Amino acid sequence: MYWKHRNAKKPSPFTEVKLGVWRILIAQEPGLALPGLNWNILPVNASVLRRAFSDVYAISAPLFCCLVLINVWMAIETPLSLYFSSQLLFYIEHRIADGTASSSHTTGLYWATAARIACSILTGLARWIDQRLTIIYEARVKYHFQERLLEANLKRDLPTSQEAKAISSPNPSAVFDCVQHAFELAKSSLSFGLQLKLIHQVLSSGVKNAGPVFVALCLVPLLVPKMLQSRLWSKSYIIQAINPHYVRKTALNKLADDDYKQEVMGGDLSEYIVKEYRDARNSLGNTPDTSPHQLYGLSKTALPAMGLSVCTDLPLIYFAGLAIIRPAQLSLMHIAVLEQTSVMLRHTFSTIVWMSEFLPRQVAPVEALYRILAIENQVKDGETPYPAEDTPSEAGMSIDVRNLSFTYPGSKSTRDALTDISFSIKSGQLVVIVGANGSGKSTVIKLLNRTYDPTSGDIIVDKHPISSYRIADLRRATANLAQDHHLFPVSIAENIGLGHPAMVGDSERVVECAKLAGAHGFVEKFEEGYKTVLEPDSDTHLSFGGEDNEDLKKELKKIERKIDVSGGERQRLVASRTFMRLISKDIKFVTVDEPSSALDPQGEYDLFERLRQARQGRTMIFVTHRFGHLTKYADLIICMKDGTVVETGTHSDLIGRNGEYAHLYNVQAKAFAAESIVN
Ligand SMILES: Nc1ncnc2c1ncn2[C@@H]1O[C@H](COP(=O)(O)OP(=O)(O)OP(=O)(O)O)[C@@H](O)[C@H]1O
Repeated sequence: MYWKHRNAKKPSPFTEVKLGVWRILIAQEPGLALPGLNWNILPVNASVLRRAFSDVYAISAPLFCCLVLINVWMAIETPLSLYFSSQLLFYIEHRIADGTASSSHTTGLYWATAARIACSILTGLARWIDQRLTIIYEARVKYHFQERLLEANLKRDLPTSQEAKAISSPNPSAVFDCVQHAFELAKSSLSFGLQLKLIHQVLSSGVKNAGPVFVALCLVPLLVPKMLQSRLWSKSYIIQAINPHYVRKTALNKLADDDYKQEVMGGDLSEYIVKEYRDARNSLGNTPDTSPHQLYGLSKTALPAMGLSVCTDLPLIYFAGLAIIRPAQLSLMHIAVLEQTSVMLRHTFSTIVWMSEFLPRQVAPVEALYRILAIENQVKDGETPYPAEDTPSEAGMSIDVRNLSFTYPGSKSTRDALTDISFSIKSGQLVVIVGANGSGKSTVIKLLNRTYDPTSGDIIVDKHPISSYRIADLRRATANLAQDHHLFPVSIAENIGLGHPAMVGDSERVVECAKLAGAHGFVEKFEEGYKTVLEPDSDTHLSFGGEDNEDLKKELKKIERKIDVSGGERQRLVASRTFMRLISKDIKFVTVDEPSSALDPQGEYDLFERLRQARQGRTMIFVTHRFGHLTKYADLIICMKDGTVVETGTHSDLIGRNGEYAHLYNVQAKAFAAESIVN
């Protein structure tokens, strides 16, 4: 059941372990591996830790100083309390021995009692402050990094964003967690040192040279299991279920899920599934599927467990020995204090070990966060403002595309998305791009909007390469209505108004734009009208225990109830935002990429008509599959096929040429003709 296997031929970066139904691949991490022992101390990236500290300090120096003071107090508090306890016990013991009320030890007893109580009061106060301060400070640091991440994410272009997402998902709480963890480690280490000093002091007042032996005996039960026992959680690993019977059993079990209900019930598969499940279970026999963490720590014999139990008693056994050999040097005070100290010492030491093992893992997400914040955009910004000094004063952009080729980053396709395409669009032209699915229409729009940079070739906008302009200026001069439309989790009014952020609060304009896109009718019917939030970002949770409470469940449903709209209505709302954007006089270029797939024919006709009318001299490109009135109005039709431009011209030119465009047009015309015959 348990065996380890190392690849002898080629050094592998993993150690493979097979346990029960599992295969575990454990990464061999850098760090100080103590030979023959299971204690691998990972290195900490000190520069990241330093940066985290300096960022947390910069967010609030007073809170940082308070945190330092509290931690210093917490570190001193344990040994100090133990010290006052020892004093208290010392005076109690002597008063009992004196047996009179007027003992000379009375004053000392009062002082020691007062000091012990003061210590406890201060500790309670420090804990109370610490809890409140941590909540406030933690939130401030988290909000700071959330904001930096938001800014960085918003500025990031699409290809960089996709790549960043693949690297890791940054945790804005990581920085504070890491700093707090480092504080804990420093606090425990200081406390540990002071406790050792106390033990030395207490013991040297009684048994000579007993201090180091006693400390060693306290630490043995902590160090031995640490070094001998195998623990999986402290390692980096992959766990994979490899037992075929277990894998089949799990798959068959899943077939009871709602997702498969229709097929399972429709196909009368229940009996077959239960029989197969039983077979898989029988074949599995006694092979355990217990947590691999549990299996990994299992020892083959009972000896280590028995030895460890005895180790825990070592300090007590040592006292028994001392009591036999040097009974005169020991007092009850010594025994009581050392018993208490040994418990605290063990606790502090195990905290140090745990914290130092875990610190590198706390620093790693901080490193990832800083890396994500520092990622530079792949689409490089230009320096020329747009419009430039020599940009013509016309209302529309002129665009020249020369020998453009493009492959999507990471694409596995053997064909380029675009291959050597060229065309020219004059200022103010209405252009329609047509072509079959996957012919590259949307890709052209993405390159003209600088969502991506071409692999080769040039795009010239108003006499200059598109890459030479400032991206923010180009975006300000462009309006896009895309096919993969999204509504924001804010009110409908804001959703529309954000087309032109400077006028987001102008409700008259918002309603006007909603009317233009045909959205006003259904928005009016909502209880809250334009204030309705369609996709609220609700952070509501039901507790584990609440799962059984019907009232809570009903309330949750009420809270989470969403107002939804149809696909077509959604498209109308997004189109309203574009109309709002068209109000801006800065807009010189409009792209409309199939925004009407869910619209009814009348809705589509109206949308295209109104967009055309809102053009007012701007250059406008439509991507569409529908060969309606739009292509007839077009100044230029670009017909694409398999990533190339096969034809360009006006509707009558292209029909006359009887090529790809005429073919696509006739297919649609025939379908409509057939439909009307059937009808
Ligand atoms: N993000 C992407 N990553 C990799 N390949 C992509 C990506 N987006 C599109 N492609 C590929 O690029 C080619 C052109 O796609 P594009 O979306 O431009 O076609 P289209 O003409 O707009 O198609 P449709 O009419 O279906 O919208 C296709 O082969 C497509 O599979």
